[in-house]
Amino acid sequence: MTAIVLDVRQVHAKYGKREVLSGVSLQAPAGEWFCLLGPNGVGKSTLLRCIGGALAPTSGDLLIAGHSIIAEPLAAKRHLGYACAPEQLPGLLTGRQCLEVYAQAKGLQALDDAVLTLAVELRLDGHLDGFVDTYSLGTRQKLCILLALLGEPALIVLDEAFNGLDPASALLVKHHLQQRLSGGRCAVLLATHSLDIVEHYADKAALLIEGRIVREWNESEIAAYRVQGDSAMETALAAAYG
Ligand SMILES: Nc1ncnc2c1ncn2[C@@H]1O[C@H](COP(=O)(O)OP(=O)(O)OP(=O)(O)O)[C@@H](O)[C@H]1O
Repeated sequence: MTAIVLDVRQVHAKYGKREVLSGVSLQAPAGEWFCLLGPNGVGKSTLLRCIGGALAPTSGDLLIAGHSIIAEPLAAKRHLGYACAPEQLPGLLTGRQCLEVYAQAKGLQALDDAVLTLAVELRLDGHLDGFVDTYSLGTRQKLCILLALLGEPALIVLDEAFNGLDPASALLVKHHLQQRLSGGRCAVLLATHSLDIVEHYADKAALLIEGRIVREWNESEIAAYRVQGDSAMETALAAAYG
């Protein structure tokens, strides 16, 4: 049986008195690319923040590789690769220093060869000794993705991580993720509005509306949208958004 890498159980979360997540449950096994969809402001990033331990849910639990991010945060985070938002990178560090700090925090002896190879493929290597606050948006985004890939995490969490990437770089990252997924080395959770990525890469997609998952699509349902063409998934989602 394939191991469940992400198990979100009945999560409720609030900002102040306002409940944003009202009982979200989802699971992702190793090898699965899971896309989280939903209208603006519905709580996708909030759910990702709960998964990353940045926001404590008011109830429910979130397990990463079997470890609760609430009860065992260090054990859970050892299995998590979380791509922070580009604006959250420390501007006064170089890209290489960011990678080294992350690697140390993850207890790695050295930067992963696979991550350094991807940095070269993405043409980030020439920027690694420059300060992050001199980077373009796409260059920051690349660094965020590389940070999430360090240390062979069982769960890779990406929040709109393809925004700002040029098409060639986006393709390299997608292929890199597919390689990891095909070996069953991880699961990928991507919050996105990009239906093109969903149609071509997702094994599963879920729609978050009013704090709950209201619809899930499996691989064959997603493939059917792809075959139908004519923006079939876009039309279905627009109808679901209401
Ligand atoms: N730190 C915060 N304090 C108070 N409210 C917040 C905070 N962060 C987000 N919110 C609110 O919570 C709701 C969900 O926000 P969230 O960023 O999770 O949505 P989202 O689905 O990721 O949106 P988008 O698709 O636009 O990125 C929104 O109404 C937002 O204004």
